[in-house]
Amino acid sequence: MNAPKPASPPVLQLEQVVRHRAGRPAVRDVSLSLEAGQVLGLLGVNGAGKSTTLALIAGALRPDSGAIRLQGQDFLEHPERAGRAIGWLPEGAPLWPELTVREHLDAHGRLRGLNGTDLDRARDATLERLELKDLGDRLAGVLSQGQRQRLGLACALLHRPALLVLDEPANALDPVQVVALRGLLRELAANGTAVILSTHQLTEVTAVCDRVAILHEGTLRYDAPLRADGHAALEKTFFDIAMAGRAQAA
Ligand SMILES: Nc1ncnc2c1ncn2[C@@H]1O[C@H](COP(=O)(O)OP(=O)(O)OP(=O)(O)O)[C@@H](O)[C@H]1O
Repeated sequence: MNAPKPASPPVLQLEQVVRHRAGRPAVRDVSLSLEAGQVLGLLGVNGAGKSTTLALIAGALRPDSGAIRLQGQDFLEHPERAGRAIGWLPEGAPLWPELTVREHLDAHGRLRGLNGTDLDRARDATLERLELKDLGDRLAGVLSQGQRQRLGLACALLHRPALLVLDEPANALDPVQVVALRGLLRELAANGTAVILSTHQLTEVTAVCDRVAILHEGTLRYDAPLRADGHAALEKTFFDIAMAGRAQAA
């Protein structure tokens, strides 16, 4: 008789994560977990702690307390593994203006352990998938905002990470590219990639996410599957949380 296979750990687990910024709590006691193939939309008003949470997950900031596990391992102790398993698109898609599009992908690939024909294949497939092939030799410094955003996305997903961490991925994209991005995220999720995306666009969440988390004043106020009644229900939940905070402050 075959022994039952041990269940794999979640792709991402946050346990009671706390992080202060400028002496104030930006993220307080946040716990959540994400399985392979799930797409989680992270919502919250300005300053709620979304970007800080994503930077903690991506390993760019260290938590003051609590644990962050990637595929079951605390990645503070495994920074090289975290880099290979995570793709991160930070807010505003920071790029090197003096490098071309192709050079960006090569640099990101090498930093994540790709080289030789593996890197060539990954780079060419990503240029094609993100419709950047014709821009391969162009300097990042002269790209349009939407092209910059697409290059940032390409750098994040080039090495096929298990977890994709995206801060406002649809920023500056035209409506055609927004639809293409939705298709890309659904395709990645269907192939087992876990995705966490922060956005102010509730329509993006209802279009691509299967779960929603809402942060408010650094705490996680809501974490649930997207309901069948979609947009209207999400809008009500979001405003209830945002306005309750304002009523208390008034
Ligand atoms: N570099 C920083 N130094 C000091 N405080 C910061 C820094 N970045 C963010 N904060 C503070 O941390 C808190 C959370 O900010 P964060 O950027 O994570 O929120 P957010 O939900 O991403 O906001 P937005 O929707 O406006 O991008 C805010 O109070 C913010 O002022």
